[in-house]
Parts: sequence; structure tokens; C-alpha cells
Amino acid sequence: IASVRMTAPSATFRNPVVPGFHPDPSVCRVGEDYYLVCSSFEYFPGVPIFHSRDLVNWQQIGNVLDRPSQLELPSDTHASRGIFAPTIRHHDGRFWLVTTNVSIGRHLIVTATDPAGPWSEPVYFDLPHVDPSLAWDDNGDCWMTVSGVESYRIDPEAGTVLEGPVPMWSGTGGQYPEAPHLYRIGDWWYLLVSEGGTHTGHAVSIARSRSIRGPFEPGPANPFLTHRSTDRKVQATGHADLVQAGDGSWWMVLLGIRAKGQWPPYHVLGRETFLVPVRWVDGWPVVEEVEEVMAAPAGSPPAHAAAPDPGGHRDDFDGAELAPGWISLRGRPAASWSLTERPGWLTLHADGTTLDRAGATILARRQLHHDCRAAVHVDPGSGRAGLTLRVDEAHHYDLEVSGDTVQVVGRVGPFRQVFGEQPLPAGPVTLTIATRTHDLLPPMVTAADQVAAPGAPFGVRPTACDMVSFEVQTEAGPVVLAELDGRYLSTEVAAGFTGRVFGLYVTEGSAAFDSFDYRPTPPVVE
Ligand SMILES: OC[C@@H]1O/C(=N\O)[C@H](O)[C@H]1O
Repeated sequence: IASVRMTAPSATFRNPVVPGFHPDPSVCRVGEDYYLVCSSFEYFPGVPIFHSRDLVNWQQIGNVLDRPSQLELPSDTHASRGIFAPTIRHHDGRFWLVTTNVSIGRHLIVTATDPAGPWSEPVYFDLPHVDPSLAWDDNGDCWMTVSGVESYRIDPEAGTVLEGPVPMWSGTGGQYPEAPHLYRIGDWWYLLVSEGGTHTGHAVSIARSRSIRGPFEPGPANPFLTHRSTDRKVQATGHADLVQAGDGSWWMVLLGIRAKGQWPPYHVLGRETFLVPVRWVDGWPVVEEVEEVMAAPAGSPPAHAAAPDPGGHRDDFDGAELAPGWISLRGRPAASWSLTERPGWLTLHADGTTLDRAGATILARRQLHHDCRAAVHVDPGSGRAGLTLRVDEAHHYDLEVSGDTVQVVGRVGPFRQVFGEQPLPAGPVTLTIATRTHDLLPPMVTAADQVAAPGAPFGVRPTACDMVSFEVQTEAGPVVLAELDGRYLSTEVAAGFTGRVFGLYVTEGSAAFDSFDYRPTPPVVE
């Protein structure tokens, strides 16, 4: 099995290769093209799909489940439910995607000839567990493997189960054996399994067999990848998928988190997609630890290392369609949005639901950087609208305009508070939410500070600072209405499988958005 052929030492790349909440990555190669998908939970459209020519630079080319007929997300779908881990494979001239919609308790398979879509209507499988994966054996039979770990021989087009469950090797005994993938490599069937759960105990192990039904012999060094009990910057590494590059070298995509803070560490960007080179030793995979900067695959331009991350994007809503990166909650009713009602603007219509309940009219983009700014130019009209930074219905900070007032409203669990407000002339206004992290402990905030700077985090000496600031553009210049501690919008506080998103929203009436501008900002230099 070919080992990694490294390029000149200078070529490195930055991890994560797909930043922001893009967990449970799965990848396949077709010729010189790579395609990668991630889970998407309660968001619509579902299963974002990315394309790359070098495993390092990824562009989103669409969403696999972009029709309500493919993606049933009942209105009571809880945050972090919906679409769990997907697997993408190419077989017989077609792309195949299998995933689980846990809100309806079914696995589904869709196919496409063009990975940018359209993808087919789902074929459903009522089988237990999650994290389905597909493999075709030497007879051309299709096998679906699920967490736990067990396999079924299926007819993927008829939706029928032909054999199984066939019990499979389920790791080294860690909790939650999941994200199984079968690979035909040489004369072996390799079975990759994650275990330990999708947080700091995460790990990846492997076994192999001469037969797809097993029995499987475990590898000599399992788990061959884990960052548990280490002080590595990247943590929770697991849920992996292997791919052989065009030059014969092997790579693995996986999820991980970039935690901030000393104790306890917390993460705000969700589980992101990382890339790591794989060497094969005596027929078993060996990987280095996952770092933020790693040696790049052969032939890949050392893009990330060379130039600062180009990760900003701007949308002026001048197009006929929304970019694939825009996501909504549990659906996007046609009556709730328009790009034509006010040409050059995105118009959103409320249905009376607040941000605290499922069903609000919201269009969101993932936060991709710890240090960034997101700005909208919005005409609230007679509505109540704004820009929110959210994790779920119970964890969000909103910069909201209604009538002649702009407010900063924070919702954390049972707590809801206004942190800053000021009058505003009617008409379009620019609202900005900025986030920055720095590791130096800020000074203790006292009651006196509160009077001096309303909204400053009160009385708490955070272990490390993730600050969220809220700004409104006035004739006299930008005004910062409040700064809030960002830890309350972290996975450690909100729980769940997603991460932060910036959302354009309306909760009363209608509002029109002229632009959305997202920029990474240079990290605070201590
Ligand atoms: O990400 C959602 C699920 O979480 C998991 N592990 O904790 C599974 O592998 C995913 O399907």
C-alpha cells in the first residue's frame, strides 16, 4: 500500500480544512476530484457537499438534501436532531449518499450523476442505529454498515434488506462504537470504527478480514488515532473516513474541535473537518497527531500556509438564487423569503415565531473563525428584525431593530435580558456582530464598571475570553451597544452537535436585507 509521497517541506496546509460546524465528514475521490459531505441536523437544506482538487481547498457546490421531499424536519424537530452522519461513495458511475434522519427514525439513500445535484428522491431503510455507510463487495452486492456495529446486505434501489444483521467488530471497548466504514484494499476488507463518543474521549480504531462478513482481526495499535488526555490544541478527534489520493497516497478526514480557555476548555465553532496524512506500516494505518498546520498533499498549492485565510464572504443578494451556504431552520417556506420582491435585497417575512421557538424565519451562515465580524445592512420597515449569533433556540445573542430602537438581547437557557439599547432613525441601518478571543484574563468586572460600561460581563473572571460585541452604524459613526461573554454560546454550555451561526431574521412583519458581509479579523495579539 503506497505511503504518503510528501512534497518539498515548505508545502503545508491549515487545519481545519473545512472550518465551522462541519462535523462527521465523509469523502470520496473520482478521478482528480474529491467530494466531501457533513451532517446538518435541524438545518435546511441538508448535507452540505464540497468539492476539492487537492483535499485542502474546499468549495461548497451545493446541498444534497435541498427539497422538502428529501428532508422531512417536523416543526418539533429538536435542535441537534434531524440529519446525522452521512457517507458519500461513488459506484457504477453514480454518487451515492446514505444518512439518517433521526427525527423520523429512518436511514435514507439518494443518488446523483452530478454531485452538485439534483440528487434523487430518498430510498428509505427502517433499520436501527446511526452512521450508515455503503460498500460494494466483489459480487457487486451492496452492504450498509451502521453504528453498534452491524452490517446488512441491501438492495439500495428497491429499499429492501437481503441479509443481516451481520454483527461486526465494534472497536476496542470504548463507548459508542460508531462511524463505521468498510474499505476493500488489496485482498483485505478493512473496517474503520470510531469510539469513545464525539467529545474529548473520541478515538479511531481499525480491523481487517478476508471476508466482508468477518471475522475481523483488530489492528496492532488501536486506537491508532486519539487526542484524549493530551494537551493538543485540536481535541475530540474522531469520526473519520479514509481516501486514497490520485498519486496513491492515503489521507483521512475527521472531525475535531479547537477548544479555547484553560479550565474547563470550551469550543464555540462546533466540530470541524480536519485532514491528516496516513502512512501504512505492515498493512496497518499510522497517523501523526492532528495539528493546525500540517504537511500538504503532493501537488497541492500551499494555499493556506501562504496567504491568510481567505474565508470571508459577502452576499449582496443580487442573484436569482441563494448561495448554498445559507441555511434555515427545519425548512424554508417559499412564502418566508424572496429575492425578487425588492430586487437586490433579500426580503424575509415573519410568521410570528420568536427566536426562542422552532419555526422562526431565519437565514444563517456558520461562524468559521474565532475572530470575525458579520455585518448586515437591513431595512426593518415596520417589522422586528436583526442579526443573531445563535447555537439553538435557548442560546442566542440578538442585535435587533424594531420601530425606532435598536437593542442587544441575550437568551441563555431560562435567562433573557436586554444588555444595551438606543434610539434609531427609521430606515436602513448597518448592524455588526464581532467576536474575538484572547487568552489573557481580562480584569475583573465590578458593579462600578457596569455603570460605566453597561453590558460588560458582570463579576465573572472568565478563564479565557471569547467576547461578542454588538455595533450599530449611526450618523456619528459606529456605536458599540454591548459586549457579552461568548462562553454562553459554546457547546459546553448549550450542548448539542452543532455550532454557532450568524442569522438574519425577522420575528414580526417583514424586513429587507441589502447585504451580508462576513470577514475573519486578525486575532488579538497579546
Ligand atoms: O454528529 C451526530 C452524531 O454524533 C455521533 N457521535 O457522537 C455520531 O457519529 C453522529 O452521527
